[in-house]
Amino acid sequence: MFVYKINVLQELKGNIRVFCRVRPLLSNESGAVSYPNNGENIGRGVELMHNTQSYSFAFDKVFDHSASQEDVFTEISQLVQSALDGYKVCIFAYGQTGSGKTHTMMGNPEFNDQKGLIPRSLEQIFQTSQCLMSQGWKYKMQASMLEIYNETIRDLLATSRTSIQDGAASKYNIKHDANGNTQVSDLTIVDVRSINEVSSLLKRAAQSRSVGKTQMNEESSRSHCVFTLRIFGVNEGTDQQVQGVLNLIDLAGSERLNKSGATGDRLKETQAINKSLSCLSDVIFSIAKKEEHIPFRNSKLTYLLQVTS
Ligand SMILES: Nc1ncnc2c1ncn2[C@@H]1O[C@H](COP(=O)(O)OP(=O)(O)OP(=O)(O)O)[C@@H](O)[C@H]1O
Repeated sequence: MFVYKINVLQELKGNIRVFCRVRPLLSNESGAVSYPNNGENIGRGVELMHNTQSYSFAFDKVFDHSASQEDVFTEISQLVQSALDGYKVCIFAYGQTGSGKTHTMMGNPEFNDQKGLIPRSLEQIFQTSQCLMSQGWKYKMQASMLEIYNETIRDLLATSRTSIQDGAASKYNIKHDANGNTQVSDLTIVDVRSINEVSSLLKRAAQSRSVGKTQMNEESSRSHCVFTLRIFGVNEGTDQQVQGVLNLIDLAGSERLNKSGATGDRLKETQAINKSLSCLSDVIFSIAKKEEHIPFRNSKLTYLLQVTS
């Protein structure tokens, strides 16, 4: 999982952070994972055994297989708060198909302990914005949700089936306006005023995702799914204004081409995924190295997430 954000306080910890979540083994899997219990990598290291060889990795934090959805959310909840304070926050789930990206990002919103980062983040945003009303703050929230499949955008909140089908070629152009806001032409933007409205929105998106899957003979793991919440805040007492963005992204599975053995359409899909994931890594490295030119334009995903202000 990558976390990218801009915030003075958080800059002390680093603008980009990488966490690793290890999911429990499924019944048909075997493997040996251990965690260092001494030295500097306690809480941030993971060791894998493969063919009698041991491989060590270190991250900003490691969540072991027993970590709950709440444990993971607790770690990122400050970042969610930053979006309410007017910052642009991006959280990505990255990993192979079946590694637990959708479980971590969405989970099962119907059950309290299984809710993922998206429903938990929204709950926190609504609760905190209610509390801030007593200090004169009024917020307007707008949500959108889209999929990027083979470099083509699909609107997951479109209400009619036709618009989902038609969503391929000419629609959904990405533009950045002079104020640094990103717009996607024809994309459904929904004003959300309560957590109940958000819940039905998430259900609608899940349904569109599965309709799209059947129509295009595609699995969810072959597309990037981007949930965006734009937050506009005004303080009537002090005239302060904030505009924050929270992007929560479930990336396409990161299988290697030679491992997946793909041919035909699957090969094309895998190549598109690999290209866009490598464009994303180029952007993240350029930002980390504070380079002057950040290659946002090289893929739909990075262009969509471009920070222009
Ligand atoms: N931390 C976890 N605890 C328990 N079960 C988990 C955990 N993470 C994932 N799983 C289970 O593992 C399976 C695969 O997870 P998931 O669908 O989230 O993977 P994914 O990376 O999103 O895959 P895809 O790329 O195909 O979308 C699911 O059955 C999910 O419920």
